[in-house]
Amino acid sequence: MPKIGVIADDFTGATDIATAYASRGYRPVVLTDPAGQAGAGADVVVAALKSRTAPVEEAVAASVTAYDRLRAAGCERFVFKYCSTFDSTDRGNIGPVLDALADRTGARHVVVVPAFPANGRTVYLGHLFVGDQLLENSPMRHHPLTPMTRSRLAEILRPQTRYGVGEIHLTTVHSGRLAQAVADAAERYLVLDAITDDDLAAIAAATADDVLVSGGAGLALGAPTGGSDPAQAWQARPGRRLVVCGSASARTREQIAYATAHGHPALRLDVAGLAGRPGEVIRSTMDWFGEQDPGSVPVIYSVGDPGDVQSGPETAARTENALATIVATAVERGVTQCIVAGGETSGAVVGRLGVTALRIGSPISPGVCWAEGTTGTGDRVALALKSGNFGTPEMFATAWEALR
Ligand SMILES: Nc1ncnc2c1ncn2[C@@H]1O[C@H](COP(=O)(O)OP(=O)(O)O)[C@@H](O)[C@H]1O
Ligand SMILES: O=C(O)[C@@H](O)C(=O)COP(=O)(O)O
Repeated sequence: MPKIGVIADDFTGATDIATAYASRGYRPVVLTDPAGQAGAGADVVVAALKSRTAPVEEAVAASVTAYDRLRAAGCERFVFKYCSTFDSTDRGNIGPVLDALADRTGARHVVVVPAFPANGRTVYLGHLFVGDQLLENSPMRHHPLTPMTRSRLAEILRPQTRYGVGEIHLTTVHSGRLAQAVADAAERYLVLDAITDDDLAAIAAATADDVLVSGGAGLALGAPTGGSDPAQAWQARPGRRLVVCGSASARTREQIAYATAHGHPALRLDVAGLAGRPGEVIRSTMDWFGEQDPGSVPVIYSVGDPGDVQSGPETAARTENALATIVATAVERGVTQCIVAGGETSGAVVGRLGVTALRIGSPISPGVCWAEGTTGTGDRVALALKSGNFGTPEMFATAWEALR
């Protein structure tokens, strides 16, 4: 089977698609250092980028560099992994990165498949649904960086790309002649309907020879089985546990509320205070952490309810930086197992820890798994990088069981 290279536009997305490949019997590795070398022994190499909300030129350059490295490492088929809720703005970055990768690979057609039915993301008649809501009516409407106010994927993608965008609807996906429909299409990008895992399998079969496909982790869930043992190959180091949330999503807020109601010590980061006195805010947060029972699972979060989201161009970056510093300091003080909620937040945390590669471990829930990395100072740490929208409400209390 040809080695697969995945270019993931954020870190939670990288572990999301890696755990999907692992569940299908592949041996994935996630590379988190853009300058690092591709992992030996893996049949799926996932390059985790922090390009989803980066300036367009930076996102394109990082994606093309990642593609070139994956190719040099022997990858022959490529997946551009973006969010199952198509997180982007009119400028990008999905369209510009797709354009660059499609040009680089020479792909005549590239399918666009964000559907992930196990997490409620389905595409019907070209419209993306989140559960029973159109994307534009879902909580993604209020995302701090990529508010999604439309639902028809072709309409969202068109302003972002130089190429044509068409749709292939469910009747054709079910018809047994999907590959032909893709080959015959006039447009370069084709939004495909998919509402079940069987639809994803039909799409995977029809695109098996395509050099480039794009979408969410559902692309991997439909892949033919790989034949490797999915058992976790590493043991988590004992030590303190911590949950850090930089996500403002409805699901993360539900998880924080559940943890708080069930006796977890919880602290809301003073996001406003980070503007003028970041050192003081971080110090007092770490003092609070130090006061907690070492056997407890403290939760540090930046948004408890939607009103906590602060405007201002630097706020998001400042919050990511502060949470990254908090995790790095906590690891120095004995934390060995940590859940991080939020894709951008996860990118900042992993970067600050100096972790360059992640080994995939036990699954926690659809799209979320444990992964192990080694920090810049040589400490092994177990991380669950959780998409803001994923995981069960009780996950901050129960995810640790999957580590045993
Ligand atoms: N209180 C806040 N005000 C403004 N921005 C915030 C606040 N808390 C977190 N953020 C920022 O919002 C963004 C959330 O994105 P991300 O971490 O990717 O979460 P998600 O997975 O839900 O998209 C991050 O850049 C984070 O720093
Ligand atoms: O496809 C998905 O929904 C996730 O893998 C994803 O991309 C996560 O993004 P965040 O919600 O920003 O963490």
